[in-house]
Amino acid sequence: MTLSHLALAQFRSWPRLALELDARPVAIFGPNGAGKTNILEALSMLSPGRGMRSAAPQDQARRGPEAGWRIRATIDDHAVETGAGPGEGRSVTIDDKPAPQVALGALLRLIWLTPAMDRLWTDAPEVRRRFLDRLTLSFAPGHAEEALAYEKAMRDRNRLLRDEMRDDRWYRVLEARMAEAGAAITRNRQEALARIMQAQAGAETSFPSARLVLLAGDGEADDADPDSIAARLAAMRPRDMAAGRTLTGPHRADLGASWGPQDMPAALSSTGEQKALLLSLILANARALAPERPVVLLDEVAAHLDESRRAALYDEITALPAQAFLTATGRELFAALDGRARFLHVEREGEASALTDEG
Ligand SMILES: Nc1ncnc2c1ncn2[C@@H]1O[C@H](COP(=O)(O)OP(=O)(O)OP(=O)(O)O)[C@@H](O)[C@H]1O
Repeated sequence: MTLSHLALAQFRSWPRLALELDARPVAIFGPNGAGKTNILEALSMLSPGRGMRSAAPQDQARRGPEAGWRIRATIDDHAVETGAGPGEGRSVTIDDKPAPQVALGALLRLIWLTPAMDRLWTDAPEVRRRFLDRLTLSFAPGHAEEALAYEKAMRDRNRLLRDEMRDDRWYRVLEARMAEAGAAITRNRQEALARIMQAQAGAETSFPSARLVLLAGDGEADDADPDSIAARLAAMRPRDMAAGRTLTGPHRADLGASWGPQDMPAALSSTGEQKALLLSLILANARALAPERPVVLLDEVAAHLDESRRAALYDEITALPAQAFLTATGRELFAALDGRARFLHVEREGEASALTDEG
């Protein structure tokens, strides 16, 4: 998969931007608020969902009289377009035909690391679950569809629970749907974690390797067998009815990580170690996806690393069969990438971002 062209119109601080891309890492630098992260966010919209800022489409439109935004990209020989008009949800076209958002997952494998993820290991399980599903989606583009199917069946079952319905048939239909989608979700997640750990083990890297585990979040073993999931859901009906919602299942799962000879839990590690661990996962994810040439977005990663770690990161980035985009406030943070990357200088001109391509 190759992303060869990116164009933005009225996206956040960018009235317009057009970039022809090649295989080199892209190093984007400029002062705070210049619009660097907005470029990465635009790239993240080339995948299903709300992108790396989890933003509502209306907030992504450039403030001003023209309220709609648009992103165009060429991925291999496909023309991809996505955007939202005023008051509208996001739409996607692929080769000028309307397409569901989930179709983007199969066209381009995207992974990202943002400063908001610095607290990932100490944040709520929900935040880690979203991260886990992002990783999983990069390996299994169908994961988004399974998640939607699961959520829909669960919403319907929750309605039955709240209405205190005792009609067995409806429960059985919905629980069978949840069990099937839920088993697929768990399998996809387990496989993604296994592939990432495998990629960590096989690599020469200066970043720590993490032991990753999928946790059920409710003390129960994580289950990938539809029959036993359906049986558990049936047995849980009285408890779920009292709570008014489904209490167990993959929608409550969590991601555990530990590392080093003492098997140190990520949440107990230092800030720098937590960042290095995350970076290690993202790099392993990218290596595991090598045949697909993923796009890797690293927002403000350089600033948090000491010089030797930064040099190691750049060596790994340039060796990856991936298209990488990095941001930093100063060009000096990219000094070790001289001659190995393309440099884009972003500045603010009044209310709009502007770019100088330094080659
Ligand atoms: N919808 C919008 N319309 C216009 N401008 C916007 C919109 N949303 C955000 N911005 C502006 O974009 C700027 C932030 O851009 P971005 O996050 O890309 O900055 P950055 O260069 O990454 O900065 P930093 O180094 O501080 O992270 C802010 O000035 C913000 O006001």
